[in-house]
Formats: sequence, C-alpha cells, structure tokens
Amino acid sequence: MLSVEDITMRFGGLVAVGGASLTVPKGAIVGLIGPNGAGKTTLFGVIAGFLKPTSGRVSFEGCDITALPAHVRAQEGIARTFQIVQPFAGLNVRENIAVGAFLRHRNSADAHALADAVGHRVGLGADLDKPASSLTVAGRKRLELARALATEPKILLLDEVLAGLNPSEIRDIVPVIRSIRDEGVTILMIEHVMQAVMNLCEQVYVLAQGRMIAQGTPQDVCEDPHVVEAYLGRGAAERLRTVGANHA
Ligand SMILES: Nc1ncnc2c1ncn2[C@@H]1O[C@H](COP(=O)(O)OP(=O)(O)OP(=O)(O)O)[C@@H](O)[C@H]1O
Repeated sequence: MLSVEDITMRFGGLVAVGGASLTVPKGAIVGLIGPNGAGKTTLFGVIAGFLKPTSGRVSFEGCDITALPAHVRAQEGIARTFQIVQPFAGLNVRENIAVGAFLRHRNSADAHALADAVGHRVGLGADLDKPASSLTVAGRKRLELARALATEPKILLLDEVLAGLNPSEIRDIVPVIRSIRDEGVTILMIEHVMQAVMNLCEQVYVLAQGRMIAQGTPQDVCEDPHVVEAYLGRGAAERLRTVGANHA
C-alpha cells in the first residue's frame, strides 16, 4: 500500500534521514522504532506531505505521490497523528473530531454524526460534550487518534500515541489500535513502548541516525545486535525476548 524508496531529508547541513526505505502492506500494522533524533518523525512528515524530501520517492497504492501536497494526500487516504497533541481548546471533543470529518463530509450534521461514531470507537463516548481542554493526557491521545480516524483514512500514521500513558492506559488503548486495523485501516506506527510494538506489529523497521539499520518481525529486531547496540540495550532486549517467547 505504501512504499518509501531511498528517502533523504536534509535540514541545511544535517542529514535527518539518509536513504531510508520501507514498505507497508495493506492491512498490516508496521512499527517504526529507533532512538530519539533518529529521523522517525521527519520520515512521517515526508510520507504525509508536510516535508518535501531532498531526494527519494513515496508511492501510495502504486502511484508516485512525492509531489502531492499534504491536503491531497489526506484526501487520498493518508492520515497522521502528532506527537504533541494540540486540540482546539475552545471546542468540545465532538467538534474537535468533526474537524477531521469535514474532509469528506461538508454537511455539518453528517460530520458531527461521524464524529460521534468515531468518538465512541476510541472510547470517548462519554466525553463528547466536554471541552477538549478538560481531557486527561490519555483522553487527549484518544482525541488525536479520533481526529485522524475521522478523515476516514486508508492508512494511519501514528506518532507515539502511547507516549505519556501509564501501563494501564496503554493496556486499554492497544486493543483499540488493533480493532482499527481489523476494521480495514492499515497502520504505520512510531512507538517507543516496545511491549506494545511486540504485541501489535507484524513487521518493524529500525531507524538510527537517519539510516534504516534493521527490519523484520519484532522478535527478529530484538535479537539483532545492531538494534540492541543502537537502541534497546541488552537488558531491555533480553526482557522483550522473554515476552515474545511467552506470547509464542
Ligand atoms: N525542521 C527541522 N529543522 C532542522 N532540524 C530538524 C527539523 N526537524 C527535525 N530536525 C532534526 O532532525 C533530526 C531527526 O529528528 P526527528 O524528530 O525526525 O527524530 P525522531 O526519531 O522522531 O526523534 P524522537 O523519537 O525524539 O521524536 C534531529 O536531529 C532533529 O533535531
């Protein structure tokens, strides 16, 4: 469904992403992991059309979309969430979600009806009339997910939707992400919460200093010495291997 080929993104003299490639098959949940500053969010910006790459190509459903602006990519079915959640503070939760729904529904009643449905789907059903500013961190993360889902995407790019959540909040939201995929939305997710990556993703790509250093199943990448060295560390890799073995 999505193919990123040999993308390089320079900011002046800094090579944030250097020759990175990845593919996301339709119906998959694919993870993108790596240390802080590796270039993950920059790559999302390139895929969603917020950043024009220095070189390389992005294809979606077989078409070259590298030159398309972000709003056209959204219409084509690419949606992203942002790491730093910034809801419209003066609007309630339903109205915030409806902002996404207006992409395909010009009629206000239709957009609000879709916002209600999406709000319930992500667990915000009881909060739809509350001001967005009153939500907890976990609520805001769900709202960010809902705003992107309300654009009715074919592929959802999730940028650290689990960051800042406690273990029980993470346990609650992981099944929501899986159910979104099960209902037909392909997912590419940047995530540092490795337990969730192990649980959700079929394939994982590892970016370090702008370069793709590994790809494979979560189990494969946890056993890759380059990934252990550049990102996981030995203790975490060992714990994750145990988790993987227990899952199997
Ligand atoms: N607009 C920009 N201008 C200049 N440098 C930038 C810009 N955006 C990102 N960078 C730099 O590019 C590098 C990659 O940053 P990026 O945010 O993509 O990393 P990341 O892997 O998403 O990190 P994190 O896990 O901390 O979110 C960093 O060195 C960052 O400072």
